[in-house]
Amino acid sequence: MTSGEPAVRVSDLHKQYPKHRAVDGLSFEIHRGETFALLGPNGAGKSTTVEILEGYRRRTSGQVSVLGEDPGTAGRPWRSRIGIVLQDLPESEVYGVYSVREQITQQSHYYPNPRDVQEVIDAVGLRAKADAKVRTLSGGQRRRLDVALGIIGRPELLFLDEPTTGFDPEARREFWGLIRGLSADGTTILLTTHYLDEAAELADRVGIIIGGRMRAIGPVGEIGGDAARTPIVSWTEPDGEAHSQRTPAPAALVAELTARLGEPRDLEIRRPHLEEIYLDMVAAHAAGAATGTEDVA
Ligand SMILES: Nc1ncnc2c1ncn2[C@@H]1O[C@H](COP(=O)(O)OP(=O)(O)OP(=O)(O)O)[C@@H](O)[C@H]1O
Repeated sequence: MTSGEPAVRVSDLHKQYPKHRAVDGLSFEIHRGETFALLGPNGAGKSTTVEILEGYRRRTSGQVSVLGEDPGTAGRPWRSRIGIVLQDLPESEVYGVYSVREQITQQSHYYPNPRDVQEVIDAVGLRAKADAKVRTLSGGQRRRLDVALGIIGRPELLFLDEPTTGFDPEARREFWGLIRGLSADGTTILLTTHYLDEAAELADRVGIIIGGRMRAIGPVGEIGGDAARTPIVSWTEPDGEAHSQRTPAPAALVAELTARLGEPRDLEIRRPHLEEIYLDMVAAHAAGAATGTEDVA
């Protein structure tokens, strides 16, 4: 693959299950070194898309290139260049009897240029558990081990499927630090998550899939366009009632409030968060689908 080529290129991708069109003409690219978050409600087609990119699911039609190859036909050398952290890996007794270090060491042997085992154990914060049997780990620690197994092969492209589900807030923050470190090392990352704050923290760009189609794509600060990002002014009236109003001219509204109330209580001006923009988009789509103005499968 040439250096200018994107890590992932998807063009007019379709996936038709017997009774359901899960992916309906999806096109997008992920640049090399970029962290890209794929967002969308349950059943939107995210996992189907990601599994096609990973080579685990066949597409119905469309073009897909991952690290310069078609995942539908790429072989073992290609597979060693990607890392995958799936959600809910099946628990296995055999897997559980090994220690964390043994498990990661074993996995490292599958790759031509693996990372150092101890470095990876430290990076995922499992130093204190390195010699513990895998079956004795907590849910969050298991997830860290999953990430360790996903990155031991020094992947150029890492797939992270809902990586922090079940993490406590501190573990999530630590995990974000780990992901930023991988990104700083040049790893391209495709993240799927239902945590909008996670996407806003980590992603260079996000793509929002609804009904198997890409409804919005772009940097977190630009997603949804100017209209979706109209500022919100909130304040509390003297009778204690909280108000909030969206306006493209927040300074004028604040001037009016100040003239009327003096210093307005609880005054806040902010842009909608990614989560609010996202929820508006999902609601608009659902309303369109309900009135028949959207042609979703
Ligand atoms: N093997 C399958 N056979 C038939 N339909 C499927 C299959 N896998 C997924 N689907 C359907 O395709 C649609 C998209 O599913 P997919 O798992 O890709 O969604 P998702 O965006 O990953 O959702 P979630 O956020 O819940 O993980 C859903 O309606 C789902 O029921």
